Amino acid sequence: MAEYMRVTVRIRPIEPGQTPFLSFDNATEEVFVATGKRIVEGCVEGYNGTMFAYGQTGSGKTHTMLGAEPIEQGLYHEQNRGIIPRAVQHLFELLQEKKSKSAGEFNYVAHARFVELYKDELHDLLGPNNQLKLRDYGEDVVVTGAEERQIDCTQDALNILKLGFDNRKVGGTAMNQHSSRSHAIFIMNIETKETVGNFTTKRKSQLNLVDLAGSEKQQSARSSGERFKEATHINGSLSVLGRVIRSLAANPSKYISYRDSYLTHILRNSLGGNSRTVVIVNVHQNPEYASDTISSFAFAESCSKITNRVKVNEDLEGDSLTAWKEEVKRLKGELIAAHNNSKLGKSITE
Ligand SMILES: Nc1ncnc2c1ncn2[C@@H]1O[C@H](COP(=O)(O)OP(=O)(O)OP(=O)(O)O)[C@@H](O)[C@H]1O
Repeated sequence: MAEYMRVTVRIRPIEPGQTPFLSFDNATEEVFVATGKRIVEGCVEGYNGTMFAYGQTGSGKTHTMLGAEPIEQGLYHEQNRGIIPRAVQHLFELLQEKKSKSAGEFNYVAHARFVELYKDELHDLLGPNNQLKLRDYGEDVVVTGAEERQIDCTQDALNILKLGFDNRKVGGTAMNQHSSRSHAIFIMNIETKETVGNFTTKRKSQLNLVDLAGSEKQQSARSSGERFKEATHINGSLSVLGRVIRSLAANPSKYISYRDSYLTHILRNSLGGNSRTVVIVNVHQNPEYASDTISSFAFAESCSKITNRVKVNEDLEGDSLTAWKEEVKRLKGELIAAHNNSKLGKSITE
């Protein structure tokens, strides 16, 4: 099924506390309800999902994805939570609800990995390995070498997020005291198994929750030394992302060079592939950054033209396939009988 990538724009107030467009306390909840909820609901039904925040440095990506600072506020205080903690909470609520309402037996297992792309290298945010690799398995791209943790409930996920965000590279620039110096990617793999009578359905999905580092102009961020080197890598990977997005928007059937950066390689399925994807474009309200805002809007426009090829990742186990086939045959029989009895007289072929 072809499905457009969805785009939402969030405007940061000039100074935190000013609320000219929306109540900023409610904005994260509004963004989540408008975009993220559907992605998470899809994951429970076996659809891959991705949410990522894009925008210039200091525009509010981490505020949107993680929540208010400090980390404890953003994760553990419901009102201040960002998209990522809201998504994991909603996910576990849905899984629990499905378990309690299932007409048969419903079980799930979820695992998480949390990695960052720092200066063009993939680092594990949950373990010591700084030499992670990407492997292609068909259309899926898997990060190998990263610690994988089982998560049983929202609290487990929040603790893992806390550990990862504590380990993430952050540094001060003239534009942002706590500027992210890496792209952070929280990856959850969800597997469900439901048995009702003779039918067993297994589903699996991947949920990618991404807080990108922001594009940075040296003259505004006044970065030098290590900060400047980091900014060069950040800008480089974001420019590959922009190129991939523009290519997909212009002509998706042409060869797309995902492998030009780890960032686009790891997100390959999310960009034009088998995933429901939402992009939250953060912009600064300050007129000083008008040219960055215009280029972020151009990025948003290209994203909105991209269609992904979304499909449910489902397996019918053992006898289930035979049982489903018999069920389809029986229903077709009923349909034919119903039509034959109706006055329309239309014929149906098996
Ligand atoms: N919607 C908002 N309401 C109130 N404060 C905000 C909002 N968005 C961002 N801020 C504040 O602005 C500052 C910069 O935000 P944040 O760190 O999220 O930006 P960023 O886009 O992630 O930057 P970078 O790319 O440098 O990491 C933070 O102090 C944050 O708390």
